[in-house]
Amino acid sequence: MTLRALHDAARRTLDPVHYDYVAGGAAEERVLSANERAFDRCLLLPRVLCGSETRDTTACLPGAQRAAPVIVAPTAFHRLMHPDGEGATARAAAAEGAVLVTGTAATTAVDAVVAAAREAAPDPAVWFQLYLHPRAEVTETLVRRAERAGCTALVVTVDSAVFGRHTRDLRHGFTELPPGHAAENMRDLPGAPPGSLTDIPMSAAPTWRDFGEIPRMTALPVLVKGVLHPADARLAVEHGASGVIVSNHGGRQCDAVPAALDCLPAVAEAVAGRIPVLMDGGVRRGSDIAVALALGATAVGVGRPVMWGLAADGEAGVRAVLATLRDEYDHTLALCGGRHNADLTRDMVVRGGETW
Ligand SMILES: Cc1cc2nc3c(=O)[nH]c(=O)nc-3n(C[C@H](O)[C@H](O)[C@H](O)COP(=O)(O)O)c2cc1C
Ligand SMILES: CC(C)CC(=O)C(=O)O
Repeated sequence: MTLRALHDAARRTLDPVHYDYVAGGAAEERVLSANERAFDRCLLLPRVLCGSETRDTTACLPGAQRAAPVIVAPTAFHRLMHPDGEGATARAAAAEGAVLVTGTAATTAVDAVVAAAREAAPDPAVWFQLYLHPRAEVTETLVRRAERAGCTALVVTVDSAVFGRHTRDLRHGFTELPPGHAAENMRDLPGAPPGSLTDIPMSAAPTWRDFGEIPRMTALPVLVKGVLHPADARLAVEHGASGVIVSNHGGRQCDAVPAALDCLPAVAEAVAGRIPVLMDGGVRRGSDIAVALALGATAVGVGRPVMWGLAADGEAGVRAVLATLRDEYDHTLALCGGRHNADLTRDMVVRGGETW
């Protein structure tokens, strides 16, 4: 099934309130649509007579040496999509060799997520996403939990000092998870009730100093997610980040920022190869992956497409999404005369209408 067919199937299957929770963005959803439009505007200028019969599309990422170039971005509450929840996503990602970023707002505890991934592959890469908690000792408890579970990296999301205003959720009055669902990693921690949608506790005034504590407290690599400004990318390197994820949270936080793709080149330039740069937001086809890699990303994340695959067909649906994207990307790389991801370079991306 194509990604579009999986999306349509998910829309038919899901409670419309849950569909809108995933599909929606903040405010007027300007950024939500800008993320996809930014890819639509980008075209590839292939090189010819330089390809190879076989290609290596693996990416070297923190805690995942030979990973698929597409990773599963952290998204909350997978059990809203399918009763198998994060377990199904984890098995699918591991089977496809893709990093899964599970997170604080998962409806399955992190140790069970890693155990599920290990059912599908001997050495899966599961990263754990967290927010800086108002109480540093709670942040540390989550870090230790992820370490014990066997996660291979941490992702600290820094674009959420306040919770985004999701127009569709506000319209539906969707504030509580259905009975039986909870943010399992928060269950025995102080703070919000784990069944509340918007009350995953996050520090309202986190600083780079607070971020810098995390790489100091753990041997795991720590990536920072939600960077758009190149100056912040430099600060991330200075404060011990092992990777930067260029992201506007899928258009769910500030509705006046640029498309994530449009922020990527300046961030990649600022980081200058010192640590990997990833991006997410609006990736919907293999050629989008090629564009992002050409503009400086080591890998891309996908959020909503994975949720649609999960809703449409559980583990098999997520596998279909990841396999389709990887196969389309490999095909595009071949058509662009590339053998490795690094063969895609910035001069090979042009904006529609600007080449003649
Ligand atoms: C339903 C949903 C839940 C999300 N939950 C989280 C989260 O808990 N933590 C986080 O850092 N990002 C979260 N995100 C943002 C994603 O990690 C990612 O940045 C975004 O979905 C990428 O855009 P895409 O959906 O266009 O691929 C969420 C996104 C969606 C759609
Ligand atoms: C529970 C939230 C923290 C999940 C989130 O980041 C989102 O819905 O965008």
